[in-house]
Amino acid sequence: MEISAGPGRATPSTKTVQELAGGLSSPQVPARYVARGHHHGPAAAPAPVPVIDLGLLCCNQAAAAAAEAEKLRLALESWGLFLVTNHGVDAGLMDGMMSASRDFFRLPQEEKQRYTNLVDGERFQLEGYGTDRVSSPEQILDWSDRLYLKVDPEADRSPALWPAHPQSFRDLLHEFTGKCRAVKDVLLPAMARLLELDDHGYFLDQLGAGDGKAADTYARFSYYPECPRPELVFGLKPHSDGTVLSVLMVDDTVGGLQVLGDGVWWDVPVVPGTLLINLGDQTEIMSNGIFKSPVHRVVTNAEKERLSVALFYSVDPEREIEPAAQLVDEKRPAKYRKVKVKDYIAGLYENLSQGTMVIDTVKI
Ligand SMILES: O=C(O)CCC(=O)C(=O)O
Ligand SMILES: [Fe+2]
Repeated sequence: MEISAGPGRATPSTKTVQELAGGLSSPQVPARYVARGHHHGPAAAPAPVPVIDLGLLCCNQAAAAAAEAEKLRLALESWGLFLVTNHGVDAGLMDGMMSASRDFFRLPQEEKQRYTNLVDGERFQLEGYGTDRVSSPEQILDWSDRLYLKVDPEADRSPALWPAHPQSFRDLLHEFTGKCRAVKDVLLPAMARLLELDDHGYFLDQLGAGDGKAADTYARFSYYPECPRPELVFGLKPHSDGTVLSVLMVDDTVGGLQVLGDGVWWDVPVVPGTLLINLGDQTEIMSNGIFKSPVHRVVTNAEKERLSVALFYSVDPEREIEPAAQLVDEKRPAKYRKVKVKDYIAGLYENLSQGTMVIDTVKI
C-alpha cells in the first residue's frame, strides 16, 4: 500500500517508533498507538495459502503448466495472496537485501535522518525514512517505521534518498528491483490468460510497462520494533493494497502478517526462500471482482523486531482504471466504476486513517 496521498503536515515532534521503543521505561505504549476497539490476540490458525511454482507455470510441459495455472487461479480468486517458489530471486540476493535493510535500521538515528521523509522537519513527503504520514492528532499510529523509495522507472529515482550505508544497499536494491520486476512480468500475463482476455498483455499495458519502460514501482522497507503491548497495537492497520500487485519479502525469523478470510484473521505462514504475492485493489477493479485484493494487517511481537521489504506496482496516477471490457456483459455488469488512479490513491490514505476501505467507494 502506501501508494498514498500527497504531502500533508506532520506533527514535528513525532519520534520514530524505534526511538520510542528504545526509550520506554515501563510496559506501556503511548495512547496514540492504542487501536481502540481492536484488541487482538493471536490469529486462529495459519492461512492455507497456496504455493505456486513459477518455474512450472512457465514450463514447456503443457499439462504441468496448466495444473499450476489452475492452482494460481484458485489463489487469485480466493485469498488474493500466495507464496511463490522458483521465482528467480536467488537466496544470496534475498539474504543480502534483508540484512542490508536490517543494517540500515540499526544505524544511529542521525545517520538515518539524512534520508528523512520530512521536508524542513515538518512537511511530509512520500519518499524517505521516518514514520508514516501523521495528518491529525486523533490518528491512531502504527508501530512501525519505514523507508519508502521509488525504484522504477529508473529515471524517477531520488538517489539522495537511497541510503549510502550499508555500502551494499543501493546495488542490492537495484538488483532486487530487477528480479522482482521479472516476477511481476511472469504473473501478469498468466493472470490475463486465466481471465481469458484476448490481450495477454492487458495488465502490463495498464501498468504502462513494455517497450523498455518499467511500471511505476515503489519499495517499502518496514521496520516493526519489539512492542511491550502487542495485543493493543498494530504494526500496520488492516488495509488492502492500492496496487496492481505487491511483491513481499518478509522476515523469516518472526511472523506478524495476517490476512482476513471468511471474517476471521489468519496468520500468513513464513516460508523461507519464498516471496509473497499480494494482489491489490487495482487488480480487483480491472478483473471486475474475479480476483481478490485481500485485507491484511501486521501485528507486533513483544520479544522480536520484524522487517519486511515490499515492492508495489501501480498504474500511472494520471490514468483511469475500470473493469476490463471483456469481463463486463449483461450477465456480469461492472461492479466498480471508472476511477482515476490518483483519486483512488488519495482516497486510500483518507480511508485508512478512518478505518474504512477505499474500494467500497468505487463499488457500484
Ligand atoms: O510487513 C508486512 O508483512 C506487510 C506490509 C504491508 O502490508 C504493506 O506495506 O502494505
Ligand atoms: Fe499491505
